[in-house]
Amino acid sequence: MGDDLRSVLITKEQIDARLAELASGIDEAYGGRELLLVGVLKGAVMVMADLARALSSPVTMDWMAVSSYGAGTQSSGVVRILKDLDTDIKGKDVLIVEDIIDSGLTLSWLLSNLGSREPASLGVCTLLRKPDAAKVDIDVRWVGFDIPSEFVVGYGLDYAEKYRNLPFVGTLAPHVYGG
Ligand SMILES: O=P(O)(O)OC[C@H]1O[C@H](OP(=O)(O)OP(=O)(O)O)[C@H](O)[C@@H]1O
Ligand SMILES: Nc1nc2[nH]cnc2c(=O)[nH]1
Repeated sequence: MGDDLRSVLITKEQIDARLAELASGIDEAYGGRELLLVGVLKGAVMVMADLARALSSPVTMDWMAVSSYGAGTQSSGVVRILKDLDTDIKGKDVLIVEDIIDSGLTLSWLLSNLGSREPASLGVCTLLRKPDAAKVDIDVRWVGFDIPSEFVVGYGLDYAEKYRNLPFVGTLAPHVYGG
């Protein structure tokens, strides 16, 4: 596992199985309508790739890049758009695909920003959520796993841009971030 990781929280097999469940729920909910998946870079790259391939619904994909974390482990609360969508989402069924909802500040900002563009519907699918860390109350229909309020890495999630390529979600050893 390497010295920087403390433990594996969610295995690749657990992620695969849960994404398959979420995908079949999403397919059923949208009843074969076309879905625009909006992936939130960079963390959601792995979820987006695996969820999109598990879905039977016809999908298109677009990407937004926002950042509120920088190189640290605490949300700054200030969301910046680094890359906007290429697509006009007006009248489309849009599903935001996220790797993690922590404080909820990023998602809350995204919902209001994308909601103002008049999509036909706006849903959210996230692999991970930290219920105890929520600073805003957001009703999210598709959640992979609720996890404790610990900083996690892997499966798209980074610490200072590292560990995104781990196939599982793990916790970081405190010495890595000065704990
Ligand atoms: O609920 P919040 O406290 O707002 O945190 C969630 C956000 O934090 C992460 O992005 P980050 O800003 O780390 O960018 P990255 O995906 O490029 O690593 C993650 O991908 C979410 O978008
Ligand atoms: N890597 C990583 N990014 C995050 N962004 C918000 N919460 C987290 C977390 O626990 N880990």
